Amino acid sequence: MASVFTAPSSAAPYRAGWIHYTNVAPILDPLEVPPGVSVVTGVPTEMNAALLEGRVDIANISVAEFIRHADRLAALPDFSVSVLGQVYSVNLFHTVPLPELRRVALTAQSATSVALLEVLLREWGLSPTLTREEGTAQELLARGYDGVLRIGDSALREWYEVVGPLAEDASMTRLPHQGGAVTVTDLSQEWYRLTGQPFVFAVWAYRKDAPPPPDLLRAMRGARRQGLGELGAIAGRHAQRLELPQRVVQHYLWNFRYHLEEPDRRGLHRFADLLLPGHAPLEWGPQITP
Ligand SMILES: C=C(O[C@@H]1C=C(C(=O)O)C=C[C@H]1O)C(=O)O
Repeated sequence: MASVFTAPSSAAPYRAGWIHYTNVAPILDPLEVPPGVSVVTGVPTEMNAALLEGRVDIANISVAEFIRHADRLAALPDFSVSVLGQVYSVNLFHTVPLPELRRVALTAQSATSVALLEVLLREWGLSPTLTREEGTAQELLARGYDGVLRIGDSALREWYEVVGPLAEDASMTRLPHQGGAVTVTDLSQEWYRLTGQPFVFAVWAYRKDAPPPPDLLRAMRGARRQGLGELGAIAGRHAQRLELPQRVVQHYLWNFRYHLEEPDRRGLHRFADLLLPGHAPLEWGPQITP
């Protein structure tokens, strides 16, 4: 992809791109965007392209694109969308055992999860055909695919359609991943089983020549503090919109790691080395004290 970076002029707003999945609600819902910052929202592949083509200056992009363009991008040192173990929203829905996969449909919204699936398939010694095609897991399985990769809010809802409804007292740490003829393989859990490490799906990346203003960082850090303090209320609002039980969405959000701590960075570097051996050094922006 040809990528032309245009540094913002001093008069122009600093442009932020937000992937508007529920998994970033604890950061973005409470965020009061500071003056001089504009915001657009979209799915990962749209925000990845917007940053790489210079249409936004910072975005929570797919970590796979951050790795591929580490020569021109840096990332905030303390923000991530990471998980240790199950994530519930990066799912391979399949009707045959994994070794019998032949045709897999891939959502067009993803970059990192597709790359993670490719790494896992290589580690498992499997090589099904991978085809980008949009549609729900049920629709695409009915169209003859034996595996479907779905991410984000759609994947969470479709996982619950397969395994739900869950009893009120269902343990949130041993949620099912099977329903009828469909098995849901959680790619973050498979990464953990392979490496014992967290998986970083997204980082907040920006062009090295256009770092974010300190006000935006301070606002983001404050919003995350507030959002993590009111996870139940945030989960309740999004549960209504997603038509899922509040306790399921609350567990889903509680399960994320948003601070890019050392375990997350180790997992990220492990993935980068598997995805793109010899990649440019990954660069983290300045610690801006709030
Ligand atoms: C955890 C998730 O990870 C997302 C997956 C992405 C990708 O596959 O490119 C990008 C942003 C992440 O928020 C999710 O989709 O639910």
